[in-house]
Amino acid sequence: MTTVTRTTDPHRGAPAGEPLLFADDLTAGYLTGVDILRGCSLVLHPGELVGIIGPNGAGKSTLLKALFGLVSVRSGRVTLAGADITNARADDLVRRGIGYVPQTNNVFPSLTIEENLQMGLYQAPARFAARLEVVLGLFPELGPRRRLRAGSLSGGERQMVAMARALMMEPSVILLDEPSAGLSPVRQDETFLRTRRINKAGVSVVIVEQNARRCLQICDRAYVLDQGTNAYSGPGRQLMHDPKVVELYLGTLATDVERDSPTAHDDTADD
Ligand SMILES: Nc1ncnc2c1ncn2[C@@H]1O[C@H](COP(=O)(O)OP(=O)(O)OP(=O)(O)O)[C@@H](O)[C@H]1O
Repeated sequence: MTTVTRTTDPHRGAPAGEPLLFADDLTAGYLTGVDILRGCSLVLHPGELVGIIGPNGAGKSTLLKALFGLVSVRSGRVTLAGADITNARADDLVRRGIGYVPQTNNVFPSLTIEENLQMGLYQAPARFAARLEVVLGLFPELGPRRRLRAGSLSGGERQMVAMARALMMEPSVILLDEPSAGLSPVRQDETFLRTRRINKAGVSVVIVEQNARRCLQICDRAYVLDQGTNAYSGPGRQLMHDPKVVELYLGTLATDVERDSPTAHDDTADD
């Protein structure tokens, strides 16, 4: 078994060079005097798929919101390609190339799929036709259904629309908050495969997941958060087999992966 040393070094196992996105030692929270993130760091390099896992309440979604300016960063810094974007407004971040897909309420239910996708490109409507073609290439299931109202779709389909909308602006980075939440196992698998497909299309991805097992299978590297701080980090498959990580955060899941999943060691299993 590979042993992963407990570390707070966010660069551990990361490629060389300047990160695309860098969250450096963030403190952040919702209520005055209550810090949810307590010195939390993350790096995302171009082309990477990076996962964030950890127990309930660890601050995973809060970290994503801090990256997207939705929760106020009290100390520390977020940079995108070296430029400081700490506490920048969401519309500015979208313009700079960051897409964010919240866990819930992530579509306009009264609008059609196509109108939802238009909303994703409201800052650059002239590019709609070209981007629609690209995005429907990634989500071919949506094409024939584009005139349906998003509110009439299943949870998995709505998740697809939410991802597609975030991709309309051609982001370099997409932040996904628990995209598999509430979906059946089959739909969850589809969501993970779709995430890989988006990443392979050239979009760098940060994904927060409750389904730690599947997340570690698909990501290049992952961060285990605990109580608002970095507990472990490293390549996904190393973390999956680290005895400490298994004991503290994955329970018996790592052995379940070995037993249950024929794709556990197949990097190309999604396409
Ligand atoms: N809008 C909010 N206002 C105040 N506290 C919040 C808010 N959202 C989250 N919290 C608190 O922040 C802490 C971390 O929540 P967060 O959702 O980031 O955790 P998580 O790791 O994503 O957990 P889960 O996997 O259960 O979603 C929790 O104690 C939660 O109660």
